[in-house]
Amino acid sequence: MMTPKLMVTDPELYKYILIKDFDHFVDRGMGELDAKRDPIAGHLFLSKGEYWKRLRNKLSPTFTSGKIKYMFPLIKKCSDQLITTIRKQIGESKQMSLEVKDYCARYTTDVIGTTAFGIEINSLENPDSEFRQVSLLVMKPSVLQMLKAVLSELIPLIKYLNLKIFDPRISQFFSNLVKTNLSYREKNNIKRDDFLNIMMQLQIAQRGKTLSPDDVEMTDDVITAQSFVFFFGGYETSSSVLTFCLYELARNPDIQSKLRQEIMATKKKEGELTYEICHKMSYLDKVTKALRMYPSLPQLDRISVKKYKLPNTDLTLDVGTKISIPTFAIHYDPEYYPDPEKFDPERFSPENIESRPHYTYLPFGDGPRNCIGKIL
Ligand code: HEM
Repeated sequence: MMTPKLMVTDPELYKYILIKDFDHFVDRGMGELDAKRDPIAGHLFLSKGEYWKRLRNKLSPTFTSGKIKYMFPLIKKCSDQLITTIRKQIGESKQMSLEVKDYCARYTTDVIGTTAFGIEINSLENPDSEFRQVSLLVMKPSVLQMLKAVLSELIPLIKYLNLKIFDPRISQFFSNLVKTNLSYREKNNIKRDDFLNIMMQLQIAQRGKTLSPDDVEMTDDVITAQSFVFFFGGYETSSSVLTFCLYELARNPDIQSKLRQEIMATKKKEGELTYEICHKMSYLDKVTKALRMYPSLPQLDRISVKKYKLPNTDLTLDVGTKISIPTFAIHYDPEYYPDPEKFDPERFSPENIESRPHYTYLPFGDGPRNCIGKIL
């Protein structure tokens, strides 16, 4: 019932597992969810083997900088709302304590609502919106849901029981949301620069055509599952990274002031901030990389799908060997990051990056199965 897991601590080996010999480690080996029973489980993160490959190929063009830059105004609108809400809250006093994590979570909910589901939630103004309530259900599953998830991990045969891992209210909510939105948009010929529109265009392009064997049919359920994973994969990760960033900037006023200067100087020179201009700010880039201290996933998971001899070792992995790459431990290893508890953007100057071994910075994973949302 309990399968052992190999923890690989030598970054030299990561290039083989994550990239070079990736065809041996295509899957994460997590859970036994069945998309037929739980349609929102049919998403990229949990998909396996050939189906994963086809789905990833289908979705990858959605995440190009060309497409993302059109979503930037939607994200900027949420940022402007965040500023307005905070200003209103603070009022004339100029001094008060705010629950920053809550603001970041509400902001991220709004960003994902508008980019993945095409709806303006405005949970900044209305923290009790239905979307936010369902998001909390996803993030804080009941004991029963957690038990089902653990059992499905430990006992693969559980797939033969009709067990739904996700609370049915979650599946129902996201499914209604996506289906209503898709049909409304098509009927009214509405085009919006968001993920839902891109997936809807893929769906429309398939109509009346015979699909090639390496294509994935973009049914409403497939689109719902992907919208759900964009929410699930993007919400907690982005809101915690944002919260930790603000925390470190508050603890390090000199870094905060340097970053502010860069942003102000860039705005003065370039005018309104755009996706491209944000990517030109080198200090901002170093500050966000310094968030290595707070990786969203403490480890990367893979499972061997073919027998494999680990290079430079005597170890041969049987099919089905679970592997863990301990991101958190690598990011805190003093050999790669001396004084690891220190928040120091200069660690990510080009010279310092060059001086470290490869694969010692993995907040988004690496290789063909890395984070598809990394480009955001
Ligand atoms: C700061 C923000 C984020 C962090 C730190 C993060 C981190 C990660 C990590 C570590 C993985 C696993 C990679 C691996 O196994 O090699 C992952 C996978 C994934 N992420 Fe993210 N993520 C973030 C934002 C997002 C966003 C905004 C989206 C979608 C809009 C997203 C969608 C996904 C998906 C779909 C996968 C599964 C990819 C696959 O299996 O092919 N993530 N993410």
